[in-house]
Amino acid sequence: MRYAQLVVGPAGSGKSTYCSAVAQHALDSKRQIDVVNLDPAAEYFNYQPTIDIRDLIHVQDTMENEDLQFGPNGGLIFCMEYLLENADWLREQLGEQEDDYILFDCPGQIELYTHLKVIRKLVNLLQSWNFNLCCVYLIDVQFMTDGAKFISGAMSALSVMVNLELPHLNLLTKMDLLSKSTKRQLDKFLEPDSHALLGDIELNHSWFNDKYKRLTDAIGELVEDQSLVRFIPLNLKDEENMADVLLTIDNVIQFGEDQDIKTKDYEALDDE
Ligand SMILES: Nc1nc2c(ncn2[C@@H]2O[C@H](COP(=O)(O)OP(=O)(O)OP(=O)(O)O)[C@@H](O)[C@H]2O)c(=O)[nH]1
Ligand SMILES: [Mg+2]
Repeated sequence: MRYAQLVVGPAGSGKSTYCSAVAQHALDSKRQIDVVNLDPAAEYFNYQPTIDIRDLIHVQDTMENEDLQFGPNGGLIFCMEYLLENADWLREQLGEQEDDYILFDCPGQIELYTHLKVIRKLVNLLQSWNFNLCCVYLIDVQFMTDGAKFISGAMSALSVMVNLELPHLNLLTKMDLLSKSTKRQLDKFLEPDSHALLGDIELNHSWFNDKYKRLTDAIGELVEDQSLVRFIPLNLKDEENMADVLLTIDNVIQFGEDQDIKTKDYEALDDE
């Protein structure tokens, strides 16, 4: 088995920073976690990728090519499809090392995760190459600090969950930027409680707003009752928090469980 996190989320939500921090954190605790850059438009990131999609194709290639002439968004989708068509390249680069643990730093175009199938197809491939995968959806906490924003963020997370069909974790990034009072406000939302969420949304009475409020009420209740989406705060400056988040993800992708089973097998043999 091999293990991987598919690190996805909106543009600028902190994916590359997260990958670099997790790889460093792992190194500090004598573990090896590698980062693969899957963003063909990446200009800067603060880690040394073991594999870089830009060695295969760069978004600039698709924009400058006379026949293609894509803009940045279409170009990016073209690159991801090109990667799938050249899956052998990726397979070769990944090798076949057992117990590898990889972070896939994905592009920040949200349609890739909510609507399009190209990442879903990539997931299928990785799974067929023995990767135990988990989707780590990053969202900037500043877009989650009032009721309406929180519901909208929860809905975007839900679309990604439904589209990718992977074990899924939502992380709230940039926690270090929140003021104490905003943090308190956020705490109310983190224990899903539609009343806390909805009490926050104030609307003038009108035909549309009454209908809109009923819809929002229903969505809020659904999120609460079904515990559909949960968000875990991530603070890269807090080592303990980092360790907790990593442990949670390890459990989801069953990293380390194999070792337990092996030891248990030996114990069982000893007893005989
Ligand atoms: N204060 C703070 N800033 C952060 C944190 N994570 C990311 N940033 C900043 O947010 C900006 C975007 O971070 P990136 O890691 O490049 O985000 P990304 O999701 O990879 O962006 P794209 O690849 O363009 O979609 C950078 O300026 C980071 O320094 C964080 O935890 N705290
Ligand atoms: Mg990035």
